Amino acid sequence: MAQQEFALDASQPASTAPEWLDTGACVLRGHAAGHAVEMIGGIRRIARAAPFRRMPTPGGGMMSVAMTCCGAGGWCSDADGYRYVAHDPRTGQPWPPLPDMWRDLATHVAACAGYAGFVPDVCLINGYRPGARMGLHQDRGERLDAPVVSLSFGLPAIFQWGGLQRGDPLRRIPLLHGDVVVWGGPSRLVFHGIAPLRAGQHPVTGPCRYNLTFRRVW
Ligand SMILES: O=C(O)CCC(=O)C(=O)O
Ligand SMILES: [Fe+2]
Repeated sequence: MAQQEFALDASQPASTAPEWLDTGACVLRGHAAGHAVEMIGGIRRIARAAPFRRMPTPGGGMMSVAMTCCGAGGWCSDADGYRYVAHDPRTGQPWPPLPDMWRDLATHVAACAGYAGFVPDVCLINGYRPGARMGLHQDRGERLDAPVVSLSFGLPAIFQWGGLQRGDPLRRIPLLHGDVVVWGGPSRLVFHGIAPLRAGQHPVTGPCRYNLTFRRVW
């Protein structure tokens, strides 16, 4: 059973207790580190079929983060707004499938955060180069009764964690290679973002950071 395999995987660092950000939201330090090399290989395979791209924003700007997706749908942004679409608009093809191991890991870490039974159908993959950032936003396009599970790999980033109002004070949470953040329940619509990435070199990802967010859209 997949869940048991993760619990028994000796390459996983000793699992740390959740660091609670708010009710329903926590950081699980290093919980994805044991799977990093395999997952980064998976990201490269997915990017061959559905290349990373920077998307226009409805406001007329351009996102600094490059994105691709896998699973039942992908997130797209353009002059008309944001939405999930079943086909990659760049290739006309369905998005690459969500690897079973990724789905099982997301289910496992969600359970560690108190969300038993989470089964994602979509994974958004963000690629950050130095200077790339993600402005303060809420994740709204998916089912709100399921959490968001976020895995970080490569260069460290500062995760900005706010409140349910855009103007609420921000906490700055460092996210390192292998860290996981889960938010749902009363924290599902908390505003969050990523501060501009500082330049560096990471032994596994080189000059970049990857972030994977697992969501339930349908
Ligand atoms: O890169 C991150 O850690 C956060 C990404 C995010 O908030 C998103 O993709 O909606
Ligand atoms: Fe987000």
